[in-house]
Amino acid sequence: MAFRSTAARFQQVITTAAKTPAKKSLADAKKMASFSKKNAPADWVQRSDHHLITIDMPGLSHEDFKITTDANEITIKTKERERVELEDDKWHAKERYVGTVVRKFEFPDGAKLSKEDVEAVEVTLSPASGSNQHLKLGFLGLGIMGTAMARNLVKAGYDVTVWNRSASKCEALVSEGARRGSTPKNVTEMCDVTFAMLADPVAALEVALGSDGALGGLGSGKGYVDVSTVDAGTTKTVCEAVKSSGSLFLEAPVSGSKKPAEEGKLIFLAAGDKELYDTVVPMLDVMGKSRFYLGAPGNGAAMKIVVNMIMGSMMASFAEGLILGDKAGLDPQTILEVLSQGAINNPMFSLKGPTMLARNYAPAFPLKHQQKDLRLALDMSDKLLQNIPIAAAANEVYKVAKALDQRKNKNIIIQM
Ligand SMILES: NC(=O)C1=CN([C@@H]2O[C@H](COP(=O)(O)OP(=O)(O)OC[C@H]3O[C@@H](n4cnc5c(N)ncnc54)[C@H](OP(=O)(O)O)[C@@H]3O)[C@@H](O)[C@H]2O)C=CC1
Ligand SMILES: O=CC(=O)O
Repeated sequence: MAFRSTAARFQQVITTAAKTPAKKSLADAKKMASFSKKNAPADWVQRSDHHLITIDMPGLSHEDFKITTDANEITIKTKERERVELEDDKWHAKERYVGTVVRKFEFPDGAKLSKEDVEAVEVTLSPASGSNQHLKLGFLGLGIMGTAMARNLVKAGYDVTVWNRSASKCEALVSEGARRGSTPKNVTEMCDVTFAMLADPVAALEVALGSDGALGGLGSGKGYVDVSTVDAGTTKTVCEAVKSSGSLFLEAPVSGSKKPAEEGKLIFLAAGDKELYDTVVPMLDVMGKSRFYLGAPGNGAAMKIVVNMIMGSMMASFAEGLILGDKAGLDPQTILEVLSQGAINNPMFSLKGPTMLARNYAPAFPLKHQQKDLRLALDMSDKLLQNIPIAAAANEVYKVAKALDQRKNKNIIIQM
């Protein structure tokens, strides 16, 4: 643990080497070092239980970096970028750097790192240009999803202020570097862009428009991004109010559950102000693996509801099949195996199947939210005069399961 105890005294020694871009050879090691330093500036801070190194590298993701540590130093090396050059191409500019960048940081005073220290070193990449790292971010709603998403923003080096109705849920994030806001209004007052990840339409409306709500702190030059799963009507109501304050509005519900949220692999279904979408793309990319811009407000909600309607029906059918198979004396494990090899194999069955068989009901996607999404789908289908009989039947199953859950009856086969 010698390294931890020398926190205040450590000196950063940078020795760098950069492979030159085609046809532009850098003369000597000094120039190479300054190239790497200039193009991949880094901050390194030692916190109570981990080291955080934040590096600016435009256009690169974690997969583009190789990070190695030994007892004395950490080395961060990029892969070469690829420039595709076809035979008939006529090039007018070749400014992008395509070689590798290497940054080495020597640990202080020759301190030896223990295995735990090495594992605690964390490297965050923050593309310098276009990361909008200067923006102060707010995050309202620290449930299963919000906590994981806000954490990824903090880890990526953003200045994040969090708020949650049950204040105790802020503590972990505050200890990891987030600021705490006292009310949604207080958060939007302090922040340039505020994200909201709330349970349902009632919560989304209350937090945005209620007393001490987000609206009170919004104004020209700010943005409000609602990533909760709500109906198009709720989105449009929040959108109108936000825009009347002079702020920009984006809805961006997500597909993907607790694990994708933790791993920064969500899928964003965004719609609303394109300017705000462009501003928050780097943050969406920190929290997600892909994103869709769907145009007018309401389209994100509609897309999310369609996706979750299908998911709800699939899960109900999956559970029904397992119960029927069990009654018929089939081995449930074998049912999962047969499913996994056929045309209806999918990540959700593979992930949920084993936990269902183990009667492990710890929620990643709470049942009440899946039922809410089916309810929203039925409401949408009413408005559009479209029959959705399968989803309607599935909704009845979830209603029963939800009632059982509320009575603390754990014998519920449907769980997400
Ligand atoms: N979990 C999942 O797999 C996914 C969920 N979603 C959607 O994301 C949203 C959040 O989901 P998740 O994080 O799982 O849900 P949780 O139930 O874990 O969290 C809900 C959040 O909403 C807050 N909240 C609820 N009611 C109110 C209210 N009236 N006023 C203020 N805050 C309120 C809760 O605060 P408090 O802590 O005080 O209760 C909590 O922060 C939902 O719309 C859900 O459908 C989307 C994709 C995946
Ligand atoms: O909304 C839930 C999900 O898994 O996506």
